[in-house]
Amino acid sequence: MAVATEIDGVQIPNSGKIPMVPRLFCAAIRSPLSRSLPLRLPRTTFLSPRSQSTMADIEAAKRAAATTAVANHYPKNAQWVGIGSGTTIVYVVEAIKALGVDTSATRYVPTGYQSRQLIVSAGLTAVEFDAIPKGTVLDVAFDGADEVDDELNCIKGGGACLFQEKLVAMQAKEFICVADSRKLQSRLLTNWKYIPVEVAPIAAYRVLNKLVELGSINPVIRSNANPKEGNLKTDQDFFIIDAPFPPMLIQADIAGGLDGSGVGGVWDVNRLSREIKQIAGVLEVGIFSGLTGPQAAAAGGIGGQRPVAAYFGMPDGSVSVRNAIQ
Ligand SMILES: O=C[C@H](O)[C@H](O)[C@H](O)COP(=O)(O)O
Repeated sequence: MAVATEIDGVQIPNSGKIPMVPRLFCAAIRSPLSRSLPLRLPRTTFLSPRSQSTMADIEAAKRAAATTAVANHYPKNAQWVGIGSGTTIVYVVEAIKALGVDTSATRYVPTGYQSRQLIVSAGLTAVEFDAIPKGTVLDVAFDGADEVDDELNCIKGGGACLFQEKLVAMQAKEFICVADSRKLQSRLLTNWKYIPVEVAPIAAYRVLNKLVELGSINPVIRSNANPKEGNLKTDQDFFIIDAPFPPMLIQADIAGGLDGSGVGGVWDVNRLSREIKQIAGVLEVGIFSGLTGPQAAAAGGIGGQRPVAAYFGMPDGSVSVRNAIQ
């Protein structure tokens, strides 16, 4: 599972200009109180003139990454395309439209409420995951991420979408990740501090206890921005638990002799993902790791949850790419 890092600027982590704040979530825009608000900006956010220009830089970086990713991976005569959730995916849809290709025969598979709205408002045809014909394999799935490591493992779910995102990624020939430079790290949980875990509400406290047993430091059930609205609910009407852990190890660390068995809460990415997933009450974990789509196909299956490529818009306007070795 080695990965070639094709980064021109290598390691340009969080520029320090803007903090990585815990976000709200895709489905929050359904709340009547949230409807008049800008998509996924916490209501209390105050933007100084300086931070406004920084926000503009970040949006430009997302757009640049999306444009390049779509140019390189949007298939000719695309039949089925997965569309993820979040703020960066908006630029992927914009880039698909800008290609000027005939999209009338293409079906776009959303990963939640926000994603479906995005597809429909762009004039594209949305087909829900449970309505795609049996045996259909998506040509490609595009999505954002909260953090991406050297081996292209990702953390997702910062906007409370992860379950449908994983289904869609795993139904695609290849998953392409699009992000800005803040997400580019060598290990997960470096700048982004917690793993989102989607849980059945009835099991939430049990899962919290189990996560502490695994070494999570003060996991919490995510609330809506307005505490009066209670716990945030996902598109599945489940809760999200945000579980902080120390930075996670990659395969190269394990091959180099480091211990990823959970001592002191230090885990190898794949192992922690499996441990969390098997807790009763967990629907899905926001770690995307393991096989890529082509690796899964070579093994006789469909879909992998790890991207084959990740595109990062950099502060200097360039786009850096990490490709997984197949
Ligand atoms: O829960 C949301 C999804 O996993 C997003 O893809 C992820 O949070 C990245 O979102 P954004 O593009 O807004 O940074």
